[in-house]
Formats: sequence, structure tokens, C-alpha cells
Amino acid sequence: MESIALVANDLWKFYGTRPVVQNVNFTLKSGEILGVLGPNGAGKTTTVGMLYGGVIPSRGFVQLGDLQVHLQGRQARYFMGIVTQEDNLDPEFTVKENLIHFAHHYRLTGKAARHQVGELLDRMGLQDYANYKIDELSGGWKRRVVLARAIINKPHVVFLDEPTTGLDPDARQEFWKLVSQLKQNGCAVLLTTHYMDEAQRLCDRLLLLQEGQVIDSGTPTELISRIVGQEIVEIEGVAESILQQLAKQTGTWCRPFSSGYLLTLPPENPNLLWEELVAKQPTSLTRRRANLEDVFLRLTGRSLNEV
Ligand SMILES: Nc1ncnc2c1ncn2[C@@H]1O[C@H](COP(=O)(O)OP(=O)(O)OP(=O)(O)O)[C@@H](O)[C@H]1O
Repeated sequence: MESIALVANDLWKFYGTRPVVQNVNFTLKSGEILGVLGPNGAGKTTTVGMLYGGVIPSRGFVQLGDLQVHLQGRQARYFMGIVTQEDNLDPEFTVKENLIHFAHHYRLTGKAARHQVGELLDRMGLQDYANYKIDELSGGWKRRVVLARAIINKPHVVFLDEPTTGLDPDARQEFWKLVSQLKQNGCAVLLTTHYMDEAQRLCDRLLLLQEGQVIDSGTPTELISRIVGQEIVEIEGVAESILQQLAKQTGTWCRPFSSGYLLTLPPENPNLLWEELVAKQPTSLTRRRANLEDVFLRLTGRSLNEV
């Protein structure tokens, strides 16, 4: 039976009179990866801060097992792993020393700490770097150490706040593999991101956040098929009025994008509209699978990576 690892109940955060997070509710199950996806400033970091107890909610509460995070923070932290946007590793220490030092926070000392750190170094592929100083590591390896540190206490829930920002594509994929392993081991993961490929690849379920509010939620596949359908056309060199007319006739959706327009293809007969578009002799025409970026554009009129 799936067990509930974490519940967020009616979370709000005001700074002054401005609500930056409003009425966020969800449950997170063991072995589930839940993504909070939104553009810069949507409230992702504030939300995750409230979940792990770093930010005090203006209203609402977070339940982790039997514990209320804001009332029983110290106990709750024993069951959590936290990866914030900063690496905050101690540059004076080696990888191994950083991990052993952190193990002490969980009363793991001596042989037990060395054993646990040895296991983690193996599991995270860090053994060859155990004696490197932090500043000798690339960004990708530093992120691995931060993740290793976060799971030293074998947490039930891990919070990852934009964990792969700034990493190159290979390092991001390696990081994703490690996150998938956490899931396989039954850990619940809450991940914030503004990368749609990360959300699509990793997450079982998504909350789409805009201006502090959850505007939709679902599995990546379900959100895509419900909101934009399966296929998208990118087109240039045809007047907007013509495209809007075609979209209206076929019950699809058209909006400006980059130097052209995006149109959804109707699932029941995609080729009919496609052939009509080809007949308009556009200067550029591409047919591709719909993705979460399209979902966000349709729901908000904004791109995920707009600042
Ligand atoms: N301590 C604070 N005081 C006042 N405003 C704040 C504070 N922290 C965050 N904000 C504001 O709250 C809003 C949400 O910020 P938050 O960092 O949660 O967004 P985000 O989605 O994580 O963005 P990013 O992707 O850029 O990290 C922003 O407008 C931000 O300026």
C-alpha cells in the first residue's frame, strides 16, 4: 500500500501585504517524485522553504508522518533531506570530511559514521573523489556531494530546490539518475524546477505554479494531452488572421511564439490542419510533439524561462 509521506495544507506566505504563495495543498507519497514547476519568481523556493521548515508559513501547516513541521521542526528534520540552491559545503574540508562532519548532526559518529559515509561514497559514485577538497570539484560533482550529504540520515522525504541549475547536460542527466534511485528506494522527493525537460523526465506528478498559485496539476503526460494535445506546429510567414481563422475552424489554439506562431493539431484529424498549413506556403513549418513548455504557454501566456 502507498503511504503518505508529506501533506501540505493550505500554505500561504505573505511578505508585507503581498501574497507570494497562496493556498497550496497537496500530498506526497513514499516513492513518488512530485515536481513544482514554474517560472522565476513563481514562489517555488518559498514553497519548498515552508515544506522543510526554513520559512514560516503565514497560514496553513505541513505534516510529515505524525509530525507538524513548524511545531516539531527538530524531530521532523530527522526524516528529511534538503538540497537548497546553494552548495554550502565547507571548502576547507575534503568530500569525505564534509560528509563525516554532517553525519555528526544525526549523532552518527566514529565507526558508524565512517561506514555510512563509505556506503554513500560508493552509491553516489564519489569514491574516487573522497579526498578531494570541495573547490577541486566541478559543479556537477559538488551537487552530488550535496545530495549525498542530504541523504546521510536515510530520510523519508528529500527536498530538491532547483538542483540542476547551472549544470551541463551530462551532469544533469547523471543527477537525474541519482534522484530516480532515491525513488526506487521508496523515498518521497519534492523537486522544484523551471526546466520542463527535468520535470517531464523525472516527475510522477506536477504542480504548475504561477504567481504563488497552483494553476493546474497532474502527471506530465496527462497535463500535456489535456491542455495542448499531442502535437504542435511551429509556423512562420503566414498572417496571424489566417492562422487564427484556421484554429477557430478546427477548434484548436494559436498564439504568437518567437518569430512565428504555435498551433495545436486536433487529435481526431491532425493531418487535415497540417495539410492546410502546408498549402499556405509558410517560410518555416515544423511539426513536433507537445511538451510542458507548451502547457505553460497555453495556461499563462508566459514561457517557463522568462525572467
Ligand atoms: N524574504 C523575502 N522578502 C520579500 N520578498 C521575497 C522574499 N523571498 C522571496 N520573495 C519574493 O517572493 C516571490 C517568490 O520568490 P521565490 O524565490 O519563492 O520564487 P521562485 O519561483 O523560487 O523563483 P526562482 O526560480 O527565481 O528561484 C518573488 O517575487 C520574490 O522576490
